[in-house]
Amino acid sequence: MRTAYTSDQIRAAELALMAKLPEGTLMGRAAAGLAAVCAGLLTGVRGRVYGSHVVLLIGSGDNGGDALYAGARLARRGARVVAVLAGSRVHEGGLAALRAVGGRATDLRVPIPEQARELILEADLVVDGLVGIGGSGALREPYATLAGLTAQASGLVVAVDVPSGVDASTGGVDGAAVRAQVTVTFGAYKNGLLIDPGARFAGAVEFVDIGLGPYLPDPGVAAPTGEDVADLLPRPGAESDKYRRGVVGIAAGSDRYTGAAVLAVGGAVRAGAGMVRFVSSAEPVRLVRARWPEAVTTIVADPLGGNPVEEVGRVQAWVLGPGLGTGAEAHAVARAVLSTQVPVLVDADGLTLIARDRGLLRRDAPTLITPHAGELSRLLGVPRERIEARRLEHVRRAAAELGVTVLLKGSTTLVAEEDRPVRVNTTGTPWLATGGTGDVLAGIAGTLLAGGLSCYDAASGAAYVHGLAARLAVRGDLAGRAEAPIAALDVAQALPEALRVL
Ligand SMILES: NC(=O)C1=CN([C@@H]2O[C@H](COP(=O)(O)OP(=O)(O)OC[C@H]3O[C@@H](n4cnc5c(N)ncnc54)[C@H](O)[C@@H]3O)[C@@H](O)[C@H]2O)[C@@H](O)CC1
Ligand SMILES: [K+]
Repeated sequence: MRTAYTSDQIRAAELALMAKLPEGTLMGRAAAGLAAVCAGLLTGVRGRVYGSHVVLLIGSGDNGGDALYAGARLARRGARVVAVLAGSRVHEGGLAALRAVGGRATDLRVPIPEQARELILEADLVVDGLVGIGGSGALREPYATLAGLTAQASGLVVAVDVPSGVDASTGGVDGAAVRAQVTVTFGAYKNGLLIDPGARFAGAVEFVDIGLGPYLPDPGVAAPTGEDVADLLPRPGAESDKYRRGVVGIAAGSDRYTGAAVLAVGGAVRAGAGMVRFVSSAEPVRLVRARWPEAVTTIVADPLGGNPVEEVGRVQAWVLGPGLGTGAEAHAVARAVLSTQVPVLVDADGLTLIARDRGLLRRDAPTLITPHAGELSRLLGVPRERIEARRLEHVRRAAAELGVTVLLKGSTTLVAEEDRPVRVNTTGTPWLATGGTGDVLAGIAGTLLAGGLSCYDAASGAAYVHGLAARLAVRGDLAGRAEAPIAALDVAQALPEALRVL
C-alpha cells in the first residue's frame, strides 16, 4: 500500500525526526536525492551532466533550499546552473553552496524580465523550488508567471517535493501550477501527488527516503498496489461451487436503455462471478441472453404489481441502476433491491433515484455507491466543478453524510468509507473516459461484493482491475505497444488477462 499524507502530517513527522539529527541533515538527504534524480534524467537525455543548462526556480522557503543545494551538486559535476531568485528571501546556506561551486544567481522579481523567460524556455532542466509543503492558496506573483512559463520549457521540468501551485494536502490547484515531468518527493507521498487535479501536474513521482517512516501517523490516503489487490481478490478453491463463489444479482436496463445492462452483466461474468442473475424488462433480458448466455435471467413485466425481485432466487450482492430508468417502475425495483439484507451497489440511474428519495438508503446491509462528479453533485447539492476541484474533501463528505461507501469515478478514482483512509486508484487511463465503462466497473465490483469482499475492498479492487483491463485493452498487451481507443466491452473482455497478470 502506498500511503500519503497532508502537509501538516509530514511537517510534524519531520520535526520529530529533525530533533534527533544534526541541523541540516534532512535537507542534505533531500538535496542529494533530488540531485541524483536530476543527474540521471540529464544523463538520459543528453548523455552527461557536464555542460548541461540547469535553471533553478527558487522561492523563499526550504523548498528553494533543497533546489539550491541540489543545484550545487549538479554544478560540481559541470552543469551550468542559474538560480532565479523569485522570493523576498532566499535560503542563504543553499545560495552560498551554489555560488561556492560557480553557480550563478539572478534576482528576478516582479516584473519578470524577458531573461527569465529565455532561461526557462532554453534550459535542459528546470528545477521547481518555488514552494513545497509550505505553499498555501493560489501562487502569488512572480511565482505564478514563472510556473506558467514552465509549460513552454523545451527541456525537462522537475518539481521539488510537490509541483508549486498544487495543494500538497488535497491535490487542489487554484490558478497557475508547475506542470512537471517528474516530481521528486521527500520522506513520504503527499496526498496531492496522487489525487487530481494535482496528480496530473506531478508527472512521474520519484520517492526519496529521508528516514521519516517511523514518525508518520496513520495515513489519510492510500493507493493499493497490484500485490495488495491480488491479496484481496477471492480465488476459487477445491471446495468452491458457483454459490460459494458468489451469486451477483443485477437489476439494470430498461426497454429504452439496454446497453448498460449488457455491459454490467459482462463486467460481472468476466470478473469471475459464480453466477449472475439478471432481472429486467423483456428487451434487455433478450439482449443479455444473446450476449451472455452464462447469466440466469428473470423478466419482470410489471414492477409495480408486487415485489419485482422476489422470483429472482438467492443472491449474495446486488448491482442496481445502470440503464434502469428513473420512473415509478424503476423506483419500485430500487426499493425492492435496497430492502434486501445483502450488500447493494448503486450506480447510474439508481443514484438519481436515491438523490430524489434518500429514504431508500435507510437499510442495515452495506451499501456502495459509484457516482461520477455529476451524480455526486446531485446527491450532495454541490456544484460539479467544486467536486472536481476538491475530490478528496467531497468523497469523504459523501461517505459521512450518506453513511455508505463511496467510489467517486474520475481520472483518479477515489473510494471513501468513514474512519478509513481514502483509497486512490492508480491504474486508470484517459481512454477509459468513454460511454459504458462505468457499467462494466459496476459489474466487477458487484462480483467482488458477492464474493464476500467488503464494500471498501470490492470498490478499490474493482477500480484497480478495471483500470488494468483498460490499459491492456488500449495496448493489446502490457508490452508498450501504441495505444488505441477502446470500447467498454473491450474492457470487460480484457478482464481475464488483467486478473492473470495481477
Ligand atoms: N521540514 C523539513 O524537515 C524538510 C523540508 N524540506 C523541504 O522544505 C519544504 C518546506 O519548506 P518551507 O516550510 O520553508 O515551505 P516552502 O518552501 O514550501 O514554502 C514556504 C514559502 O513559500 C511562500 N508561499 C507560500 N504559499 C505561497 C503562494 N501561494 N505563493 C507564493 N509564495 C507562497 C511562503 O511565504 C514561504 O516563504 C518541503 O516541501 C521540502 O522541499 C526538505 O528539505 C526535507 C526536510
Ligand atoms: K516545488
